[in-house]
Amino acid sequence: MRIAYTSEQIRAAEQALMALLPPGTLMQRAAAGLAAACAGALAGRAGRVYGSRVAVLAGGGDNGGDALYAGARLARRGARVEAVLAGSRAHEAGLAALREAGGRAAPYSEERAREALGGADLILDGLLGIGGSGALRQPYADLVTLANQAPGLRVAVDVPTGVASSDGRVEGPAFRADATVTFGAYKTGLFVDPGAEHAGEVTLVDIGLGPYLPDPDVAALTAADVGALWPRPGAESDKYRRGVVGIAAGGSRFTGAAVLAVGGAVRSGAGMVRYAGQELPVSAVRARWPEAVITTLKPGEGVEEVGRVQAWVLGPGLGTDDDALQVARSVLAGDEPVVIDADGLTLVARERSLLRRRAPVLLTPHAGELSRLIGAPREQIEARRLEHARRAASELGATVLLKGSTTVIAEEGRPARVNTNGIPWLATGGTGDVLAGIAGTLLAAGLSCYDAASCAAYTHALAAREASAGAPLAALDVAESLPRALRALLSPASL
Ligand SMILES: NC(=O)C1=CN([C@@H]2O[C@H](COP(=O)(O)OP(=O)(O)OC[C@H]3O[C@@H](n4cnc5c(N)ncnc54)[C@H](O)[C@@H]3O)[C@@H](O)[C@H]2O)[C@@H](O)CC1
Ligand SMILES: [K+]
Repeated sequence: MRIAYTSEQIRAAEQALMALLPPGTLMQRAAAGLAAACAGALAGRAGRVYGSRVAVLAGGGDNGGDALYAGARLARRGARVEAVLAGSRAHEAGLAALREAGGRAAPYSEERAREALGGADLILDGLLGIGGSGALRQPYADLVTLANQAPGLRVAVDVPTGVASSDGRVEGPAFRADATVTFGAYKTGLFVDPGAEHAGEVTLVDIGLGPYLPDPDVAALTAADVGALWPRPGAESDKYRRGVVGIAAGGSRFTGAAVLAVGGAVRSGAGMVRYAGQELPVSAVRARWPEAVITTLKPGEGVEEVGRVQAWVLGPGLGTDDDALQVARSVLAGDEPVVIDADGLTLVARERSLLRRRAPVLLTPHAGELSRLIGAPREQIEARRLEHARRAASELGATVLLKGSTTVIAEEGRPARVNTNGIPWLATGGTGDVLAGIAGTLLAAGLSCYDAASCAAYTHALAAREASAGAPLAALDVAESLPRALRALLSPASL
């Protein structure tokens, strides 16, 4: 499990540790790790450290100190280091170390910045770290914009400048890093978009904070975590014990959604899938998934006559008319856990009382659907994903999986989980239906909404990677790639 913290949590831990150590120890640990990572990157890019050019962008705080000390270490190895000092003051000891090692430094001017950045093999962003807040002031904003246009490799120190380290918010220009070297612990803003997409590949440098850190703010499951949580059939298992998932999806307009949701459930290993829908989607499901046990619903009928299930998936392509509402009411009146997706979310947004039930509910909205559920503007949700997913979980009394380039899973009283292994090709019609099917299978097998949502998001993204291999994908490809993705997760030797 990769875990992350807010800046307040990190600061508290740093203070506790610093009190026990000689002054400056932590910064030296940070700078040593940073310089080693930069040397590795330079060796990879320019073939060597000696003679390569490094531009250090240094702010007035300790983030600038880290960058200047790391610059000094690189200068001692023969790099030509030029620092642009952006603050009204600079970290004095770091600046002295850089100069002593043969590096150069001068206050910001646009001309100087262009010169230093233009020829740099590597750009070190030490403008702001966990002390940054709000939109960047000048000259930080201009400097970040110039750096983003420069051809060198961009490495952020601790967090990319302009990204809020506690939640990944970005207001205005922000450094677009190829790599971020972060100290002591991951910061939440490195896991959650838009911050995550500014961070590039994140490396953690251990500075000894571990024992002083509290419970994490967010967590991201790894392949091993998902493999350990994934339900496996035992010798005694039969299809009922493995979990029967009911799918109430598809209508006369969207027959494909039913096929995709059933596909997600079948391919992720449901003991049995019961599909309930009207005639048109029934024939589509029957043609594609002979494994599904079908109940054809007449207009106005609910799911009361469908046999026993352990969990439901409600909503993909269901429509929002009276027939759909009747189906939703009948599913939610039962005692089984329910994944509510797509049109199901529109229906419960209209009739909130449907969410008043004892059994668990997992809501899987994208930002637009969440906007209808909690009445917050979509742009605000996209800018502050974590905050809104948490708010929705608390207001709606449900587990919320907010879809997006980083998927956020929120449940009251637990650290939010994030899934960071999605790929942009996943943003195509129908992939959400497959995700709902996977989550339904996991709920039916007995996982909690929290674990089912996190494992489904991870596996869905992994299957998308398998399906895409760098090319566009179709939603059904994701369902069809699930067995390959699961093979890798469930038998780690093949990873
Ligand atoms: N505290 C510690 O023990 C350690 C701290 N380290 C480094 O110290 C950093 C934190 O240092 P600081 O607390 O000095 O904070 P920063 O260096 O992140 O930034 C503080 C400065 O930025 C200014 N600022 C804030 N928001 C701004 C904005 N929007 N536009 C322009 N200027 C803005 C503030 O006025 C302040 O002068 C960490 O991110 C890390 O890089 C590391 O050396 C490891 C050890
Ligand atoms: K930075």
